[in-house]
Amino acid sequence: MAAPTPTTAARAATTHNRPLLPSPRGALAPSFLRLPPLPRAQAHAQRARLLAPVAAAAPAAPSTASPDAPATGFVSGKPTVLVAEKLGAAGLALLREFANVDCSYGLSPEELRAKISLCDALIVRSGTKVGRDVFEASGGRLRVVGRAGVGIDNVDLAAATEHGCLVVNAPTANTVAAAEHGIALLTAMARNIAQADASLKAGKWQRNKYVGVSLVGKTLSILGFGKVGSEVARRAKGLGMHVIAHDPYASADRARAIGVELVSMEEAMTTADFISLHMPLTPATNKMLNDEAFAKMKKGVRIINVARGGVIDEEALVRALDSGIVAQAALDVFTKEPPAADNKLVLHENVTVTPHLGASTVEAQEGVAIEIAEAVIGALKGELAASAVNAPMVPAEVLSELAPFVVLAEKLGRLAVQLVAGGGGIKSVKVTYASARAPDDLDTRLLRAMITKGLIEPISSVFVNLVNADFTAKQRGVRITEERILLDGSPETPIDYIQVQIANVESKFPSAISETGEITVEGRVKDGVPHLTKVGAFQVDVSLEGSLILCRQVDQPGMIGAVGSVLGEENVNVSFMSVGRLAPRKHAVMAIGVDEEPSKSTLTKIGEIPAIEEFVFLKL
Ligand SMILES: NC(=O)C1=CN([C@@H]2O[C@H](COP(=O)(O)OP(=O)(O)OC[C@H]3O[C@@H](n4cnc5c(N)ncnc54)[C@H](O)[C@@H]3O)[C@@H](O)[C@H]2O)C=CC1
Ligand SMILES: O=C(O)C(=O)COP(=O)(O)O
Repeated sequence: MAAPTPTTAARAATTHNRPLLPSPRGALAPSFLRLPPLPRAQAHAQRARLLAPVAAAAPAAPSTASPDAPATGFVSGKPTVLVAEKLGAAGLALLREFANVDCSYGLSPEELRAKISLCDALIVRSGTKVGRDVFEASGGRLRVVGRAGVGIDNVDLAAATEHGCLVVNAPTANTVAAAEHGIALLTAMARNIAQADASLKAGKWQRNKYVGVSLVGKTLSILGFGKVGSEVARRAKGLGMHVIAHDPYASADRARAIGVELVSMEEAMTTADFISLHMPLTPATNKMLNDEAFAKMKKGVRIINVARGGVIDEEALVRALDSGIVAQAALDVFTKEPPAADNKLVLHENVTVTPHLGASTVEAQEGVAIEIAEAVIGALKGELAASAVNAPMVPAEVLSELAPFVVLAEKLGRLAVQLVAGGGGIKSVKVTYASARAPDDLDTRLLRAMITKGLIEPISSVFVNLVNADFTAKQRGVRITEERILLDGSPETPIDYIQVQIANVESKFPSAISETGEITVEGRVKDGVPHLTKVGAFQVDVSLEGSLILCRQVDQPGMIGAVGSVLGEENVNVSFMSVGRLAPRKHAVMAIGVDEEPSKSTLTKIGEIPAIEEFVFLKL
């Protein structure tokens, strides 16, 4: 069947070195994805290769690796998981079925650094800072950091990514607990519950002092209309409050569905009687409630913070409380935890405080423990977790469909780099995906990561995985550009062909250089198997299994037999042969798939066949 032709208007250059990191919202996808079994044994093997990067390919820490480490890829046969903060029993039980579990709570930063090089995974809550120093101290062994909760502001994501370490969180199991705690603080604050309780326990009976305010009909502004924010909204509506929300990324339809109006930040701040904070702590939200923000608020506003202490400028809040702009605040979280003994907010009589208890219900902690244990085990096994925070997340059905193309992508990268004379100095790589699918319908992050892995691993000691692929390419000065060719035809097959081109390099097999001057390899998936279909200007067709010999020769009878018999004499099994020629009796390129690696002398003998002008042996 002839390849479909590109529609010229649809040729679209797309992104250059797009970040692998998903957006924070995307990172907190609600469902937990697992890879379904792929239909065929071969696909299964391909899947293992695809996912191996996070599981078994990471180099073990040199200091601890045993020379006879078993084939699991883990230093002691089983992975070691360090649980650095209290985790629910059900999660620990799951972890113990799969790993050696070291529960060491309350480690100092020095102790954590000392232990980490002995661990494949680390599980923390909000109380452990996982900074660059931890990744550096791990010596490359740490593969997964599991955050048993939502906020990952205590984990240095950039450092994790640079070290090829996957970060996963438990995004859903504590949502309701946090929302319930927000409502508990809201109602407790409005009726002075904590203060009245303390007063009565101190022997006083102060009924006039603790007159509260009603909630019904009051306006509650929710800042951050995500999982917790929307659950707070539902509950506050049940209390008869008028609920509005500000969230630059939230869908108006979702808000409308629960009777909440999305408004500007300005409106959310100026019209609220109560403001409840539910956004992540990011550079953009850091100290979002500052003097300027408080100055815009209605006098007597009440603030609830169950998100992160850092989203409030705490000194500005003290000033706003003292001046009466803010009548009361209820805080579960603080910039520094635990706060200093003389923290003015904690001691302020109009402030109700709890020690970061939002997620602390029996039910939430069991749920979070199971959620994080599953995510960490999955990641150690090499599965792609939906709760990956610093890696592309690919829905299971998409992954299943792309699996053979992912293998093709890596092999094309491997072939292309081995064709470069000297094997280094690659600066510019262009990847072209020809597909009948609209660009929005084809997520190429996985493919790009695998091409990068194929390009970089054969020529370096760097370990490339889905987490660090873009970073590694950038760090090595390799610019990868992607182009889509939109084909006419059925979008049923995700990709018709993938082409990898390396520009501005010489090739040890000059026939691999196309008319436009780049080393060019192109491949397709046929019956689920990746095939090399073009080298330079020559069309070939050889399945990408085993290894490959490429020969350029003068097209003449007997060539296949001549090369075949040299290989046969050395007992090298030929799996596939294909000849691509520009015209009969002119130059041709012969691609020969071999199961075994030919010896040097066999390769020399092939080179000595008179009609062979150039040849190269490539490992796949
Ligand atoms: N106190 C506690 O124990 C707990 C605290 N949390 C914290 O609550 C917060 C919310 O958690 P989830 O709802 O699960 O997260 P989420 O990701 O579902 O929701 C966060 C929302 O904030 C929005 N957002 C981001 N930047 C914003 C900005 N500049 N202005 C307004 N909105 C913005 C996002 O679009 C998103 O919709 C996080 O900070 C999390 O760490 C969560 C659970 C327990
Ligand atoms: O999930 C979150 O973001 C939380 O803040 C909960 O923190 P914790 O696990 O209780 O230390």
